[in-house]
Amino acid sequence: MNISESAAGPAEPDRRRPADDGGRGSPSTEPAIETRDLRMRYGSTEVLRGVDLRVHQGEVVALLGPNGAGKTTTIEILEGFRRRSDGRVRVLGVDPNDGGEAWRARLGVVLQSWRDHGRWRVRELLGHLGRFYAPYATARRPRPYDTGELLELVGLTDRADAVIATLSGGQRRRLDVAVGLVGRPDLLFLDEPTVGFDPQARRDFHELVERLTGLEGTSVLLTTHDLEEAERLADRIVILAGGRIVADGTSAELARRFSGKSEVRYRRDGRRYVESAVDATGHVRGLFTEYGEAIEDLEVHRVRLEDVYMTLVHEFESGRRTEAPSELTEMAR
Ligand SMILES: Nc1ncnc2c1ncn2[C@@H]1O[C@H](COP(=O)(O)OP(=O)(O)OP(=O)(O)O)[C@@H](O)[C@H]1O
Repeated sequence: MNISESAAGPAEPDRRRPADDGGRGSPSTEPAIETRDLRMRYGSTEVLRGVDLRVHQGEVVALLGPNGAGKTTTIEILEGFRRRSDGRVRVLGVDPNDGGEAWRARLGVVLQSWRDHGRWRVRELLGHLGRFYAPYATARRPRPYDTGELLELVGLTDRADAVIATLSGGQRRRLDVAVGLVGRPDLLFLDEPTVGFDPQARRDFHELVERLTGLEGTSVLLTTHDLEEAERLADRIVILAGGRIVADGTSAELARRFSGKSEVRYRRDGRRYVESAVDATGHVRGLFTEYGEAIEDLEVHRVRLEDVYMTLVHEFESGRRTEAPSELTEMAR
């Protein structure tokens, strides 16, 4: 079946949601995704070298990493599209190698590109794909989504009767997202969901993801190269490099754990100063105590996710680092 499906979720720091089903059923502590020592070899090349990943129910996790790090491979293994070489994997409580239709019906997938069914009309395609999910409806999760509601949700109501081949790139991507959502998934995989979106479409998509996770309690694993998107959408960020997870936490946690320092810039007596400080507030207080009004143009910069990411990835790619810094890999529990 060539279905692409999607969704996503909110993003404030440290907002680890309780392990429940979004308040519409019996609470459960089972993670949506759990891997232990996941390994994948293509021939003699080991792409994944012991990945331990956990995604809680209702959580949005962004999987970051340089090109070729194994993000798509990981997602394909979790979706059951690819068999792993080794390790333990549970997705919605099931080993993806054994997942049947009922299990698959609970997953939504939005792939990187999806170009089939060009002659179909938008509404027709969603209605057609939705029928697959009907037998798997529950009281808590009516399946499939009502087509009109879904079109509204992704902003395609105006194009409902358009032939798919005539959609713009951004509209096409919205359709990808709708296809990913049509079965009202418990768990949504989004592989670079906003590539090709203009800024408005990107903002709409982020709001959609936040609504979905807020209203439906959908768990989301997304890959992206857009660090701002990861910060905006994800409860937690996981960085894959060198075949392992090298960092795991909220963007604020990663920045704090990685560096723990802020940069304090100011001007005094016509000269510019740049100083780094663990306790930026105390440092600034000290400056004012000592120099008072002579301090001008004061700026405090915290280390950003981008700084952590670029430094880590560069270290792995240049071979200067082969092991993850332990302070960045505490798994969120
Ligand atoms: N079917 C395959 N056979 C052999 N090697 C493969 C296969 N699929 C992927 N690879 C290799 O495995 C590595 C990881 O690829 P993967 O697509 O999972 O990375 P990625 O992190 O998703 O990259 P990108 O950010 O570019 O999408 C790459 O070196 C890739 O060339």
